[in-house]
Amino acid sequence: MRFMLRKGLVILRPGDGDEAEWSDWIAAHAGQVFKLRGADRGAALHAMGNEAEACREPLNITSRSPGELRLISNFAHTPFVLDGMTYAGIEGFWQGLKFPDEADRQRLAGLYGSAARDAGYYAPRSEELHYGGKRVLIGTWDHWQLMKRACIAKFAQHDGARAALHATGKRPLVHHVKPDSRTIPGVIMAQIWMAIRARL
Ligand SMILES: Nc1nc(O)c(N)c(N[C@@H]2O[C@H](COP(=O)(O)O)[C@@H](O)[C@H]2O)n1
Repeated sequence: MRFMLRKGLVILRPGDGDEAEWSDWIAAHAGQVFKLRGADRGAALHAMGNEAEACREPLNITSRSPGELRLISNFAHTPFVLDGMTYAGIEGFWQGLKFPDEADRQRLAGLYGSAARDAGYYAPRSEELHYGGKRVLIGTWDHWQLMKRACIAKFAQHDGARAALHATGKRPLVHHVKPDSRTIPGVIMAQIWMAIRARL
């Protein structure tokens, strides 16, 4: 094995007869980030894992997230039961809260994704809602706790969604959608997912 040092660069090359070891090592460490440890008498480059994980690159969770990540999003079809009601997904629960009548909440419970969000547009305008016999002001911490309870139920009951959340490791999650919600801003939504992930 040969190496050269340049400013901001360590160049490695296989030596004669090292080709097999070289290609194995390169394949095993493709895309990884290394940390330099050591000083005058020698140094080592330690693998810190793949770049996205090691650099804690944020993951944006929305209905357009790629692959299994989409299962984390509120728009996903991830059936769960909360307080005796079966929901097709989080969005049906969240938008259903905007309706005072039980029949409407039941109807929205059967919807998920953009169909659920669109159904919410027809809810009467109000500064408050009632759930479980309690009055909740819209857009407050109490309102967000309802979202958190629903998400806890979802991730406890839906194996795919839980696996997808767990697979995000320690990467920061964000929820950047335009326009941001006034009732549950993306930063609050992302905190809910990360708090649930921390307990998996
Ligand atoms: N998962 C997901 N993907 C998108 O692309 C979205 N725009 C949203 N938005 C969701 O909408 C809900 C908030 O709605 P209101 O502002 O209360 O009408 C909340 O579930 C967001 O995550 N979600």
